[in-house]
Amino acid sequence: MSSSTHFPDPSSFQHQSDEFVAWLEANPGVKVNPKIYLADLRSTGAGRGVVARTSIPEGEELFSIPRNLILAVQNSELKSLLGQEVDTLGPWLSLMLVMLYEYSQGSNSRWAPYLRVLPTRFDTLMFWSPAELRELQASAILDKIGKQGADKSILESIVPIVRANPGLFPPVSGVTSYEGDAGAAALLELAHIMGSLIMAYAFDIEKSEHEEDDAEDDDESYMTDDEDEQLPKGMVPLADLLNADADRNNARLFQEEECLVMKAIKPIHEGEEIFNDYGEIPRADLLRRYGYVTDNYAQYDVIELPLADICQVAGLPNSDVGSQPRLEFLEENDILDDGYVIPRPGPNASLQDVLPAELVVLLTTLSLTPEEFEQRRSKNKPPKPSMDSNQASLLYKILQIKQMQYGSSLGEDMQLLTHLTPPNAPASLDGSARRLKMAAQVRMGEKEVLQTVLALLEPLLPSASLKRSANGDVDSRQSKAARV
Ligand SMILES: C[S@@+](CC[C@H](N)C(=O)[O-])C[C@H]1O[C@@H](n2cnc3c(N)ncnc32)[C@H](O)[C@@H]1O
Repeated sequence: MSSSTHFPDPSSFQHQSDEFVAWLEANPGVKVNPKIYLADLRSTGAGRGVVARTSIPEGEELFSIPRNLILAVQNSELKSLLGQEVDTLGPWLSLMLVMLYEYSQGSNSRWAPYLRVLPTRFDTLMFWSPAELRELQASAILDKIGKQGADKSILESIVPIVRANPGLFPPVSGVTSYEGDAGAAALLELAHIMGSLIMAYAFDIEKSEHEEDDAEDDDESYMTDDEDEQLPKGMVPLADLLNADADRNNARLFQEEECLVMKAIKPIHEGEEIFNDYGEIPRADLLRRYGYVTDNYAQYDVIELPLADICQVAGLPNSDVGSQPRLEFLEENDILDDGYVIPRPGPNASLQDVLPAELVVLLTTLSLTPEEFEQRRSKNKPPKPSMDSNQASLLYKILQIKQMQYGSSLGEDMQLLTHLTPPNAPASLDGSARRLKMAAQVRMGEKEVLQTVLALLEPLLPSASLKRSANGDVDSRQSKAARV
């Protein structure tokens, strides 16, 4: 969420918005529907956002931005000034370098009024202190922040280029030069601001048809299987000032030949905010990438079980594929993963709906007796993904251990949330309280998933079956396996 503290010079917030819109509309080819306006949503913790002035029918164009106005490698003069290929840095680092260049030009940048409305402080996990990160407890998101990797890439790829071209990158962060440790630290901080903007604001820019035609002549060896990774990234003014909402998403960006066009995908009522969509992402990822959480992404919360944790509970000495025949067997059959994601079960969901088939096969393989395993291996026949009491017991134990790794109970988290947001608290919390609250929301979501999956497993446990039989209640689940 974005409040005043995230923006440079918050006292000029409205003035900067007005200047940005005036600049935008003065650019040839830009069209902005008079039915929308750029709103100040800081009181709800959402920074700027786009709101409908009057009702808008489905399919109507909200705005259109020409491709040459996108802040991207191909549109910045840096490409010709630098004397070396910027694109070879890859989509992330090349845009980071271009943004560093444009930001360093101050008012001389073509995108100056746009850069002035972008935040310079973030609540994304990259910026959390170790104590704040500990509030996420056992969340697997902690392994995905990638701060060290990002630091390394910036220091190895960006810093040398900036230092070699001081005329193109005049220092702007209160230092007189980017040389030495202090200079490197200032540049690293600035580069992380640009990286965070790219993460939360940039779009993957699809090629226009004539660019596609040119690309066909390229050497195929540069192409990779993962096309998305190869798409250049770009900052699309105005399109990236839309907030996002999982349930109220009512607009989408269409990448056309000459322009990128935002259109209403639903009828929008007067006064309604216009929302983009970030896709079905769990709140842990929402926090990591966008620095905010809202409850309507709770439906996408997940828990993640690393292979190593599963192996440990199953009694394997380690999870090294080369030294563990059961893992090797699954690997050879292409059904072994590094970790397994279990989504939040919906109201009527069954285990079959939520457990990945690969996880069930792993649990089954780990539960086989040595003879059963040898038999399967000799026939090269991995087990079918069906759950019986053995696998259920193993998974139950794995989930209970995971549950214990979180340092607090759901009840304690609930109390903390109530304490952080008493009835009259402002809708937007600032600073550390905001981060504490978001961490509590994320870990609570994961604990709820754990609790629900544990409850779904209970009827399959041997003790539950025995108890039912003793009560005279014939339980067919004891003999029947649940096919996943
Ligand atoms: C693409 S920008 C949207 C414009 C942004 N609000 C601003 O003022 O610059 C994405 C950022 O907006 C904020 N955001 C997006 N959707 C939000 C929402 N539904 N509620 C609160 N903040 C939101 C988050 O800080 C996110 O990183």
